[in-house]
Amino acid sequence: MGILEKIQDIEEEIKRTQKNKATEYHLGLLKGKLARYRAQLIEGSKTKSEKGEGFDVMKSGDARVVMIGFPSVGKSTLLSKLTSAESIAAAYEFTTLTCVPGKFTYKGANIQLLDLPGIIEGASQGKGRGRQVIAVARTADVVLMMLDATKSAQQRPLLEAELEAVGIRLNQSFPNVSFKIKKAGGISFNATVKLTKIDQKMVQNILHDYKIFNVDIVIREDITVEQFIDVILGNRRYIRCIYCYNKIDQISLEEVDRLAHEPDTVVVSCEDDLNLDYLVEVIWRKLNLMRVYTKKRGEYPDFSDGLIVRNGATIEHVCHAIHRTLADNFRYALVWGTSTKHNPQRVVIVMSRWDLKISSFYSHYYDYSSDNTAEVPFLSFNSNSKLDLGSAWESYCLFTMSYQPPPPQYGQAPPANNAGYGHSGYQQPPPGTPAQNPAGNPGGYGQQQQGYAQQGYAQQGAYGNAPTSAADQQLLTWFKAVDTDGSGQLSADELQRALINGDWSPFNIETVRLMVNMFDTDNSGTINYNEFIGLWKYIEDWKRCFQAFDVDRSGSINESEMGNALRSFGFNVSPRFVHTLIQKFDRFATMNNTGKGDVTFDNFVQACVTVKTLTDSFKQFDNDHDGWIQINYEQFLDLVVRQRA
Ligand SMILES: Nc1nc2c(ncn2[C@@H]2O[C@H](COP(=O)(O)OP(=O)(O)OP(=O)(O)O)[C@@H](O)[C@H]2O)c(=O)[nH]1
Ligand SMILES: [Mg+2]
Repeated sequence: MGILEKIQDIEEEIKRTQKNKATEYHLGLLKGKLARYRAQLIEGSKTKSEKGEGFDVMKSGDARVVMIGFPSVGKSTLLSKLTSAESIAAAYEFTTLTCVPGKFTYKGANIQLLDLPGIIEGASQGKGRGRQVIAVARTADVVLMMLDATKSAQQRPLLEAELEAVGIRLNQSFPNVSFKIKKAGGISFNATVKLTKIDQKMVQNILHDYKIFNVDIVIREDITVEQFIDVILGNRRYIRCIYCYNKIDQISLEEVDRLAHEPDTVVVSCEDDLNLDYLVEVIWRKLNLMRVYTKKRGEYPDFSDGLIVRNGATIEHVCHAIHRTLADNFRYALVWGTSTKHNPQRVVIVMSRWDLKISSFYSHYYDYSSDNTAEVPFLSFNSNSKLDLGSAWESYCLFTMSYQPPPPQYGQAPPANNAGYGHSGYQQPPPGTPAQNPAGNPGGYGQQQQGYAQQGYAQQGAYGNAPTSAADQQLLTWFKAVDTDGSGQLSADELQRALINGDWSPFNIETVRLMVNMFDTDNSGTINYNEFIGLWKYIEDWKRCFQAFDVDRSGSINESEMGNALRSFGFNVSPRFVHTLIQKFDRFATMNNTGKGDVTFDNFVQACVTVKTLTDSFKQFDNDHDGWIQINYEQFLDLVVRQRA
């Protein structure tokens, strides 16, 4: 007896057998046998070279979508509409006899669309060219099930059954069951949930039939017999499916409305070009792809050129998407904005030390020979970590305070000494606030900073105007990227997610709030675009300032650099105070005593702003400028409490 007959026999027996408590074990066994024969049938087709000409189409692009449907539903018509490929469409059945590939691009992803011959009932058992068609369907990332809206509703369950029969599971996920075959020890069975559809005895029966005697099983989901058999066979394909009803130009509006409300369903008319844009969008969503942007240290990512990877891809996949040798030499990646609690998950990876490889791949060259900072940073991922990205496919990184060679004007060390407090010293504060610096009041902290300090942060002209220059345009793009909820206002949290220190740690939230408070001129608690222009300039100024004082280019400010900075701002403070200040603002020192005695960019800003505002308060009492004041208890409290952001 051939396999086909065996299958038929079992199917008939299942149909004949009444479903009740007494027969359920027998039915379970029959289903197990059926699955095994069907598996043999599919595997057999490979050896018997039944593939047929024209079915071996190279996988190309970022993802593959396969159209499956009965004859004359409009598959070839759709292929011609969405891609530049030509597949003959005609009013008779079985127009298409081979596999015709087409390609379209959407959101930067190249998507391959395959047109196949129509399949008929019994395709899974080899009728028509069914088996070859279905073999191609197994390679799909998404199955586009084409249905004729004018035909009976039976088409869909029939097609589903054909695909089911060859181990394709549509819109399902792998059952939550762990199944480990071992050499000895018998069957160990555990279930973490109440099982209502199978029990231990049934599982054992089926396992014996499959001649599996030693296995560890943990079931974490209330599965059916069929799902359990899927686990044993392990060769099921779990593919997402879109049900696409074509020819809606031929049916009533009510009918269109009803179909359109079914899950995973899109209604279209290829002939009248109805709803095809939406179909493409749904395909993109179902493919669950995402774009990842790479960036070089100290540079902004290029948002026009992303890598397309699957959601859930690992860093290794990303490496492969860049260059096949990259993964071998790979050390770590820096990933922006994953695992943050709020946030649509947004990602940028930075290959840090291995940029060299990426750069040469992109035929740029950057000399990293002097860069020794390849320690494992804050956000590091080993090659197995999942990029758990939720549903987002765009990403950003607004600002990194990473090390770039300082601009030439900062090449020389800051002034060794300066007039101390009480003399001319404190008229030269660090970058000022908008209130203090409305119209170019010179607020610089030494000769080096003249340029920007004189401009202030008010930028009256730019406020409210549409961005004109390329730089303004870029700023607006960033603003929108950071404004994750699209409110037109940045909250401190949103801003924090876009700001990264030189050691790749996120900005501390206090510094971010401090800046938001400074620039929130309308007291809304958030930053609108006009306020953002000022804030951005302020950050850039601090960045330049930071780089000027980071003489050893370590990406952080150590004690002696901090002393130099404060002195050149005109704060004549002792090394002892600088030591205390560094201790207070070195986040590692306070966290778990692992501080190296230096501060990152955000903490540097916070430390300097704190010293400056305290000095300003002190000045109000120090009328004779001798560096001494006399204040009472409450004045002291008042002075300190006012510092809080
Ligand atoms: N009314 C209407 N007819 C359509 C539509 N789309 C396709 N057709 C017609 O349906 C017929 C079959 O179209 P094909 O694209 O050849 O169908 P197919 O699914 O590729 O058919 P096979 O290759 O035989 O499997 C053609 O006569 C098309 O003009 C539509 O949206 N509305
Ligand atoms: Mg066709």
